[in-house]
Order: sequence, then C-alpha cells, then structure tokens
Amino acid sequence: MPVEEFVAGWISGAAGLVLGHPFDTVKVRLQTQTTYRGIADCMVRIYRHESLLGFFKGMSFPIASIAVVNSVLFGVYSNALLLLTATSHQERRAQPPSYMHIFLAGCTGGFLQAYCLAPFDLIKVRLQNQTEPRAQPGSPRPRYKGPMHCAASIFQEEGPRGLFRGAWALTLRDTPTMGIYFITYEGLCHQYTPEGQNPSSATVLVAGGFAGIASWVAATPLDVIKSRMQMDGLRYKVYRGMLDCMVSSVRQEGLGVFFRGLTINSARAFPVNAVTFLSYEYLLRWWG
Ligand SMILES: CN(C)C(=N)NCCC[C@H](N)C(=O)O
Repeated sequence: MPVEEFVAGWISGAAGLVLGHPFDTVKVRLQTQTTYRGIADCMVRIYRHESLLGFFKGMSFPIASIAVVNSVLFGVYSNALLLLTATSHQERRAQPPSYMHIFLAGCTGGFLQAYCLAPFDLIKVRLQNQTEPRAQPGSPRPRYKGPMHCAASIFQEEGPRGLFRGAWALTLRDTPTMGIYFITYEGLCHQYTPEGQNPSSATVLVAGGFAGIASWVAATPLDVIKSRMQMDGLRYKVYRGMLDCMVSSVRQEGLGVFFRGLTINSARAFPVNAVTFLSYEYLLRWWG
C-alpha cells in the first residue's frame, strides 16, 4: 500500500486548511447563528468584537487532526482506485480510470474520513461559535477554554456519544460529495491535459478549485444541518434528530436555510482546494 499518498494528503490538507479557516469561521457562524445580517456584517462584527484572532478560533484541533483526516481521505481514495483499477497514481495518467471507479473510490474515502473527522469537527464548530473576545478583565468568559477543555466538557456533560453529535449528517454530507470532488478534479484534469502527460500547475489549480466548489455546492444543505446538530447539544436539545432539525429549520427560515454560507464557502473552497491539489500532485511527483 503506497504510504506516500497518505503523507501527501496530510501536508496538502494542512496547507489548504490554514488558508481557508477564517472563511470557515464566518460560514459556521452564518449557518448556526441568526444574528448576522450577511457576510460583511459577520466579518466586521468578528473583527470589532474579537479582533483578527476571532477568525482563527478553533483552528488548532483541525491542524492537529488534518494529518489523520486528509491522509485517510486521499490515501483511501488512491488505494481504493488501485484496488479497482490495478493502476498506481502515475500509471493512471496513461490509463485513466472510469468515472464510476473514481466516484466509488471518492465515496469510500469520504465515508471513512467522516468518522475520523466527526469529533474534531464538532470541537471546531463549538469553538468557532464562541463570540466572546479573548480574556480581558471583567469580560464574560467563554464556555470552553480551548480544544482539550471543550473535548473533556463534551465527554463529561454529553457522554462519549456526545463527541459524535452530528456524525450522521457529516457522513451523509461527505460520502457522495467526495465522489463529486474527485470526479470534478480528475474530469477537468483529463479534459485539459494532453494524453499520457501530467496536468500543468495551472490545470491542477483550476481543477482543484472547481472540485472544491462543486463538492461544497452539493454538500451545503447537509453542512447546515450538521452544524446545527453539533451546536444543539450545547444548551438545550432542540432537535429530536437530523430529520427534525431539517423540518424545523425549513419551517422557521424557509428553504433558503439549506444554502446558508454557500457564497462564503465557495469563495473559500476555490483557493483551499487549488492549494490542496497542487501540493498533493507535486509531493507525489517529487516522491514518485
Ligand atoms: C464536504 N465536502 C464537500 C468536502 N469536504 N469537500 C472536499 C473539500 C475538502 C477541503 N478540505 C475543504 O475544506 O474544502
């Protein structure tokens, strides 16, 4: 089993993550809090109230966990393709796999990474939603002091299952959309690369960027539900389950609720995934 794919997945994921985290914080707030009037209002209020650091809340755990999460995604994807098509990463340029195989391998990677991602994503979302400024004398203290305290409090107050709150929505979000992610990437690279050659850097950047946007457009409805379920355990349990969360969100806010955060997330997805795929491709070529 080629380990390079796992290591390349980790490094490339970390590069994309740092770049996209501020946008991710704005997206999560727009999806779970109804007090903001839009992207600009949310950004200005975070900056005024919490300073630039407010945009980076909840980033340390994703950085630590991206090693597991992205290497599982890319490693499982690549090794699933190896099983399905008996070709390595380099050989696939000359003998491209079918779109069905790419989709199946992407879904497998998405399904397995969702389980590794669930607790880390929950902690990230809880920390991103803390609107209190950094500790100043007299200012209200945030509920969680940091990622470890957040994990320990969830464990104590909501039990071990509490750490997997929203995991179903996350799995349903990631399984098909990771298939879409890799199909878009491979399809665009194939379209704009001469037979048998490696895609150019420009092609990789554009294909990676559009793969990110396409997958997030498909993922946004379940992303909203996932984030709401994750916040639900915090104070009162409003929702009886995922379906109940969907129905009451639509009743209260209309169908538009499923597209909350889509614009900012698409703006985030392009550079993040362009950088992710560029570093992934180059690391593999360098080691290959
Ligand atoms: C749930 N969906 C659609 C995805 N995770 N898509 C793949 C993009 C992954 C990348 N780390 C990002 O955060 O954009």
